[in-house]
Amino acid sequence: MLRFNTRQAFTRSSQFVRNLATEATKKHDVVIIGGGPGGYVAAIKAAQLGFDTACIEKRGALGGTCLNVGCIPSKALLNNSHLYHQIQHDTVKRGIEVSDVKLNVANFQKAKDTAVSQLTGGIAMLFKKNGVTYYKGNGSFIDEHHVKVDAIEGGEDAILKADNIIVATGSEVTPFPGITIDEERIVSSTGALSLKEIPKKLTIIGGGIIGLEMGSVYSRLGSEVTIVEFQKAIGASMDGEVAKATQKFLQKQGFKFKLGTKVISGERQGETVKIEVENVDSGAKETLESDVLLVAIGRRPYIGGLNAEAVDLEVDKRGRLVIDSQYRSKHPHIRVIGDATFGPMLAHKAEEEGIAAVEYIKHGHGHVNYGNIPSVMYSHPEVAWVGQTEEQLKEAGIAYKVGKFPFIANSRAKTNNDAEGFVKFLADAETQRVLGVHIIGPNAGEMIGEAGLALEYGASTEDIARVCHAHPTLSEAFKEAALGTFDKTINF
Ligand SMILES: Cc1cc2nc3c(=O)[nH]c(=O)nc-3n(C[C@H](O)[C@H](O)[C@H](O)COP(=O)(O)OP(=O)(O)OC[C@H]3O[C@@H](n4cnc5c(N)ncnc54)[C@H](O)[C@@H]3O)c2cc1C
Ligand SMILES: NC(=O)c1ccc[n+]([C@@H]2O[C@H](COP(=O)([O-])OP(=O)(O)OC[C@H]3O[C@@H](n4cnc5c(N)ncnc54)[C@H](O)[C@@H]3O)[C@@H](O)[C@H]2O)c1
Repeated sequence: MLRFNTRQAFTRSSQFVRNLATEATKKHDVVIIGGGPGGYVAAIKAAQLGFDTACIEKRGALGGTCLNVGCIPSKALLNNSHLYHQIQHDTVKRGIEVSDVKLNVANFQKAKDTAVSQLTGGIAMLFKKNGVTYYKGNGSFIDEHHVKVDAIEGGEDAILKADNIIVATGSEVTPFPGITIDEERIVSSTGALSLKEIPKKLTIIGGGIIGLEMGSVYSRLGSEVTIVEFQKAIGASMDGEVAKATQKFLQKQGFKFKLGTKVISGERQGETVKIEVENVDSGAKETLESDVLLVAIGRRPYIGGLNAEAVDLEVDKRGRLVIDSQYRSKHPHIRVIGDATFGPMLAHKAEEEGIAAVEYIKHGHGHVNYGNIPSVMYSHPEVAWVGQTEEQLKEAGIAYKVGKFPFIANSRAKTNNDAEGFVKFLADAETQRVLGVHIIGPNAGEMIGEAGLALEYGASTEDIARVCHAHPTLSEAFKEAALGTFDKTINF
């Protein structure tokens, strides 16, 4: 826990008086620190609910990690690398012959940058439309009701007085002890999004979502990708069967996996990186050589520059700001949302919390169903899941039934010549209530929305199987998998 001592208190309060003498204090009902998916959505909602709202962002662009160096640029690279790979390897059998296919890395990156700037610019417009005041600078606590803005280019220093404060400062890359990231040869996800050349060999520490998505991008562009993962399975929180199937299709695409392997060191030597690894069971050591090493072992909450000590905000062992079920810190008017606090580090989770936190302020109640937060890995095929895994159900001692349907038996997937994967339902053995849905398949990320609705409304698998799904669509596989939990499937 961070503590605030009396000497610091005196220094800060005298500095505050000096600041007040030079800068007019601006009053707002709600001040939000951080303009990522959590912060910007909270700001728009607060303004829509009639609050005088301000949002402070120090990056120089709105949208946070997600829009600037996360979800959006990675998905632009994933989409366009898939297209490139498809043109090279998948069009001939469809009767489309394309010759002289070339990758222009600079323009490939430019397409990604255009997507990012259009979307971040869009948020600035939404702020204007909804009347949110945007402060460009670092926001730090002076005391429980005052926040200082230290301007960046294009902004102005300010002191803000707020009735309510929402901290949405996000997360940062978890460093690997002893490995120095230079964002050139040894990169974090941020550097991996902007490589100027396609590495011949790319080694990735961490077989989680970032490792597998960025590995997919570069594997399609010609890199030899090796994943070094400490655990014996990839995919972090995926259902075990799905993780294994994911590993298989990635292997087919050329990925190499070193599971149950720990990294001992990683060092740049000129234009190569030497990585020493050790098998966790056998202790056998090996040195890998790579053009680029990506460190992707997770992210940790970020509160640098916030001066959280000034208001004595509690931080847990994993660096997360401690809150109650209404997102309140120990000071009820200071709330925390998104990556900076508990829960999965996902943009849509941060957004939901942004809305709920503001609704708590306005109405005294809000709602996020933490049992119904979807995850999507944007590989090809995509992997998407929501609700509980088989491992979680077994651990909880809940009796369940499995219904599965492969895309190879789905007419649309076959027609599209894109039929890898399956839909898997887990349903309560007695009531057929949907407990979890796990999909590997084309557009799984879109299809998982239907599973979310089913979970939210407490649907049974029979409810789903009795809904008429259009033909020919991939969603028929979803319906059939639901049917498979309590009856025979029709098409397989
Ligand atoms: C490569 C990558 C790909 C990802 N892909 C996905 C995906 O496909 N789907 C998904 O759901 N999630 C994805 N994520 C995770 C997602 O980006 C985060 O979960 C999400 O951005 C969290 O939102 P947030 O608002 O809590 O924080 P952030 O987006 O991190 O935003 C916090 C903002 O606060 C600002 N800030 C911090 N401190 C201060 C301060 N003191 N003053 C002013 N401003 C401050 C920061 O500059 C930052 O812009 C990805 C992440 C990465 C790294
Ligand atoms: N599509 C998406 O929704 C998406 C995409 C990218 C990132 N994200 C989010 O960003 C966050 C960070 O992603 P990430 O992939 O870095 O984290 P992650 O938690 O998904 O995966 C990290 C992986 O690294 C492994 N690992 C940890 N320490 C290791 C070590 N010393 N040696 C070898 N392996 C080690 C872990 O076992 C785990 O498999 C996640 O919370 C994720 O949800 C989401």
